[in-house]
Amino acid sequence: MGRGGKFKKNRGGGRGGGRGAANGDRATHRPYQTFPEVAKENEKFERYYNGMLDLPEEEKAEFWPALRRELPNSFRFCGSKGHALAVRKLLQKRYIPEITRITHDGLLVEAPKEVPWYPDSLAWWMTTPKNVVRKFPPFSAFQKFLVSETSVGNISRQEVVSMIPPLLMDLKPGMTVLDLCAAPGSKSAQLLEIVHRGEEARIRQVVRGIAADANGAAKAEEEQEDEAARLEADPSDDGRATGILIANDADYKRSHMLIHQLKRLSSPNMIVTNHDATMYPPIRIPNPEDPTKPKYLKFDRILADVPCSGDGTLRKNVNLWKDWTPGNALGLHLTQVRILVRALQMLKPGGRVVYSTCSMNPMENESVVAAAIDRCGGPEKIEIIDCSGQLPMLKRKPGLKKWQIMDKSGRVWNTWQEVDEYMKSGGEDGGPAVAPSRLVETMFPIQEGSDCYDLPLDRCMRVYAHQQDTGGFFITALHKKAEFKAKPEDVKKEVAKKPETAANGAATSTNGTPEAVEANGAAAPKRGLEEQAEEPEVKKRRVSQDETASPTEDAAAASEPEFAPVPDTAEAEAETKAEGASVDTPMADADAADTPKIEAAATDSRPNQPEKKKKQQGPYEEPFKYLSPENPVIQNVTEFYKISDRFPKDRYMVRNAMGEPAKSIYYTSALVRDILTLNEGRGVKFVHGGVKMFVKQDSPSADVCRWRIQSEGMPILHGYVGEDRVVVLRKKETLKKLLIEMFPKIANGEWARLDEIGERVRDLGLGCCVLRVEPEGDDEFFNETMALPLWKSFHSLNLMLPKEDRSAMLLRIFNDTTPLVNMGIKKDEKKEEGPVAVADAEVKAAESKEEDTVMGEDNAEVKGPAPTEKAPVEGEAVAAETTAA
Ligand SMILES: C[S@@+](CC[C@H](N)C(=O)[O-])C[C@H]1O[C@@H](n2cnc3c(N)ncnc32)[C@H](O)[C@@H]1O
Repeated sequence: MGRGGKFKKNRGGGRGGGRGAANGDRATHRPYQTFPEVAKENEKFERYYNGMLDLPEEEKAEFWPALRRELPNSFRFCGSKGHALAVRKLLQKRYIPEITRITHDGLLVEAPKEVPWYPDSLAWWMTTPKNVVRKFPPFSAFQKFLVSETSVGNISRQEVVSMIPPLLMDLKPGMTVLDLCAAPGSKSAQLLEIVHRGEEARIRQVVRGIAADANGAAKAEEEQEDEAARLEADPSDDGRATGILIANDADYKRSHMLIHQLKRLSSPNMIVTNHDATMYPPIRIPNPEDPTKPKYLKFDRILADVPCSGDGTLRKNVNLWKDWTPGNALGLHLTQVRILVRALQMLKPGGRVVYSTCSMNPMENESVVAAAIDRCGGPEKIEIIDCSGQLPMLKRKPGLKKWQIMDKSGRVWNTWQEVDEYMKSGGEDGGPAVAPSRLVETMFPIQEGSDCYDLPLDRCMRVYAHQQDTGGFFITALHKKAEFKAKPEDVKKEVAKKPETAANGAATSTNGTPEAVEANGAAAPKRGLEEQAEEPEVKKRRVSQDETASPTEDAAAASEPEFAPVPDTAEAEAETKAEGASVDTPMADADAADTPKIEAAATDSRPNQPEKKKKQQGPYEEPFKYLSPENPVIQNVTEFYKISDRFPKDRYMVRNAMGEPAKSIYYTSALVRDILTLNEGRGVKFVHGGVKMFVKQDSPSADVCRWRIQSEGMPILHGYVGEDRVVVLRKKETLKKLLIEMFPKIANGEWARLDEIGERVRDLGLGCCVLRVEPEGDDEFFNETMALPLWKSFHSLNLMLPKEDRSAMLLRIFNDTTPLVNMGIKKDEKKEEGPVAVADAEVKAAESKEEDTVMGEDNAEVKGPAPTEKAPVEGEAVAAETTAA
């Protein structure tokens, strides 16, 4: 997209859907418009959609200009609701008043607005283009805020339509949820937030109860409006969330993007896997009724946000104007059906699958839904949910009940019979007909006579660009009424051919259209439709990029090669051999529906499947080994931090084959533990699980616990830590000092500089403790309680936070960009360390988080002391974490 058009005047089109006028915008606002280098036209695309989308003429006149306009900037406040609301308040109170004063060429800039249908006003958008916000100096404070909060995971730059699917899942705390095609992870993040909804309040209630029991005081109940915040919403684990999210992606590299995005939410209830969703393996879980019989996880909710041609993202990916061909979607249909069928198989009866794409093409949307329902037993078993009552403010269109299919050559077909007859009748010049490449029957509307003929496909949701100035999107929610046995895939639709056509390869190759030659290879004999349908369904597949990716992710995704996962039959076979089919086949009644091994044979009709086990994609993953509560390290941390008995001791885990704590100790929920343990060696590719809770470092004396609490584990653990290891901070200025100063001195009376916490710190034993921030007063930007790890050495103190967190907190609470200062080095060496340039040990620790998962984290060397607090100066060891590299 061109930068040159920074502030050029809008040349027509207006803002689609009348959003501006409806919201009472001032007429003085300039609708920004940048000017593309790519011509925003494509004959086939325009012909196909003009002919098919059921839009009245006046809407068509809005639809096309909207697709050619630049997309508004949008973002979502994320994390726990309380925290997200606190960060939102900053936007409203600090930045919007500034933005509304910005003018350019005498015109006022349009301030961000809330997305009307997003709950709790946590999603926002603005029409000012990203490059203007980035470059125009009056936006610089707002831009810093966006960058800083995005870097610490409080803001997700997500396209608004991409926020819809998780909101239609009706997900509740305690549920099991699977996101089958999850990278880069913005929808998974939304799901994970719901898995944890209300948890903070529930735990607070339980922890207060524990304290009240200890003091003999009365238990105070918090009033809770949000049902999820009441203990009854998820009571079985003392208020801790018991639900689980499994986020999966078939692409190894992208599964690591996913980890990066989701790790920021510090959830012990999440696992990341790396599988082809069409063959997602059954996940074993405990079977309390009969522990000798295997039991497999069925999900309450599944999101299938499948790979698609992505033509709804034209406004962002302008190259699609030149790259769009009907072939983009043709190659995806079968994979999309397979993913949706697999999702429905793994769902509990009564559960819900949400299927979504950022494509407008019915062959990726309604036809996929209909084909999957047909394969899964029809409307008796699967119902399309009427979501018209949900998100009432969201403008949408009903799903199509009739559509056409455009083949690679641009020819449009109404029914499968038309294709069939064409093949029977021969080519237009009287010669043999050339089969339209890759067309399969399930792409077309289901014909009369089938149970699925009259499915209420109008219950599917289509969102178009002009309706509320967004990208295009398709969403459908499906309800599983009962178990079913899926029909095998039937892609071998025989098309009657003239005998000479089928046999006479040489003749057809000379008579083929250019498109047919391209499809089949110039020298190769032409093949019938049957064979073409059987060829690997997508050799080259566009992975639709999610509009939510961060700039780096955008870049990575944009440069990525086309992606074509191969159903991993061999893997399933290997697993069968390893475990014995009889053992591993889920419950008798769950039959083929639950077993990708069987399913693989049924669906994968492609020739030349490799016999040998496919080489595992991606590097070796370290195993997940749980520690016994009797492990001396677990006993040591429990004793040192006086961790309450109410905090479970049987969920600590390390990532090395020895199963011994070497560098880091992770914590997971009970269900995550059971899954990681029971599925070890079964070929399930787990690539991430657990929150880093303790990190080993050198300690100043033998009495001091060498395991400090890691910042991401702090929110989970702090409520259970004994008061001996807690320092309470109430004053804003004290926190500011601790954020700006790294390693402030406390020896020789210097503790007194630390104001209200000085004496407490002086008397505190060495090692790690919890800094509990309980703001006093009514400062609107300093009112959130938090818990941060603090390390006390002989001579100094240090907040153990990554640099981004320190800087983001300084900006958020104090609107301050003061560079950090390292107080731990000699006076004449002391220098200011810009918030972005600090290379201290805890920063490295934070950065090493990424490498840990990839490298096998416990193999990393542990060295001390940390490079920044120079040992000769301080004579004490601190923050000894080194990078895993
Ligand atoms: C539309 S993107 C998903 C966006 C994601 N849900 C989000 O909100 O951030 C589709 C994803 O599916 C993945 N994918 C493609 N084929 C797949 C398959 N057969 N199984 C699982 N994932 C697949 C791609 O790697 C890509 O990350």
